[in-house]
Amino acid sequence: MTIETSELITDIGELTTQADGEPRRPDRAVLMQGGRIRWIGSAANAPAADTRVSVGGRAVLPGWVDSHTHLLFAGDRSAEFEARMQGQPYAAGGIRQTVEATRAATEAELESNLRRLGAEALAQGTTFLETKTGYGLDVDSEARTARIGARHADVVSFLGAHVVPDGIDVRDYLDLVTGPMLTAVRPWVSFIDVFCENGAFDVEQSREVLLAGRTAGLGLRVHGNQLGHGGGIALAVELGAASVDHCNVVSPADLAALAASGTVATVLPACDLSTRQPLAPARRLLDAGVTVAIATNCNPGTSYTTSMQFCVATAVLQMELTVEEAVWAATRGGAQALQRDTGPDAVGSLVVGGRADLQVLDAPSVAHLAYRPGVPLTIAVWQHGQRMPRPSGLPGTTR
Ligand SMILES: N=CN[C@@H](CCC(=O)O)C(=O)O
Ligand SMILES: [Zn+2]
Repeated sequence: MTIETSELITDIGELTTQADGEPRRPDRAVLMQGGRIRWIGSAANAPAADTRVSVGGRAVLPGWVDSHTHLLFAGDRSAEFEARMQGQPYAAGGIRQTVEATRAATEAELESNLRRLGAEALAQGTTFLETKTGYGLDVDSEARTARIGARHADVVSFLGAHVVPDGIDVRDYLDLVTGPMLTAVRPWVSFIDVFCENGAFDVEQSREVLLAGRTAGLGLRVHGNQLGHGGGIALAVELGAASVDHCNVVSPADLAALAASGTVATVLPACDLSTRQPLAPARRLLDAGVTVAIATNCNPGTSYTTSMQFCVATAVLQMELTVEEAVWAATRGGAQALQRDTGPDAVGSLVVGGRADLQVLDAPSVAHLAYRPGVPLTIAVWQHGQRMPRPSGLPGTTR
């Protein structure tokens, strides 16, 4: 539902628009109507509006664009996490445990989990969300999760090529993914994704999956170079993928190829911490001229967080990004990774005529996102120009 009456957000202490070349500015106001931004300017010159909301000198910025999550799952892998914290390495095999739980779950359970995590993300400022299939891994289960995903996420990616499930040979599984499974999910997905890594799919297998997706009219994304030099970055660049995600292990050749391409490198700081991997070299990527996005990779195995703020803070504190670089990567960078940063439905920036997706921080500046790590700073969110209610709290809580 869009709001037809006009609403002015005023007394903005610091406005980050992410419009090309626009710096953070003090004393701003933003007028919204019909789900879109109608005017941005000095608070002193603000036009009349049906309603006015003073944010009392706080910082306002675009809502986060979380371009990489896996929210279509059931079950819990906290035991695997605890084992990792006792020194066990991460291996792709844990995915099969979630596959078993996801197949056994009802549609209502899967949908309720997705809604719960989506609401958690929204309350923390995420106004645009990608999610993936990849825990069904048979035709009906992948189609079911794709369908549920399309009801609640903004973008759904098909990740049938996550791992080869038990009980099927890899050749037969590839035929399924690139044939009946792709056909079954096609109405609900806009990208195809593949886990190109030792223990998952090699480069040739990944290429076959991506090319089948392209033939079906899907955009391409790749999980690449997370655990080793699996060739995912080179393949993503070769095929003109929208993004290659993880990028922990980056060779000089990968760096040069990425820098010369239009492929976004998406780093996943919470995943790196939760798997005790060396952090992705985001600083090196940026210095080489690569476009970098930041996402949560929220999933039950390697990164069970919906907090983009945590990822931004980690990118600043541990990956050596500046605050502005990290905030850009988590807004416009994410939009670019999803090929949604231009045109009338662009997200990740605040521009006149564009979508009114924004968040207010309980802080005077975006610097506080990293300066106050661990403190949830988002206190209000507008999505499509509509103010989002705060979550109601624990199940059973009444107000
Ligand atoms: N790396 C591949 N897939 C997920 C992990 C999924 C899992 O372990 O359940 C990821 O992006 O980290
Ligand atoms: Zn992932």
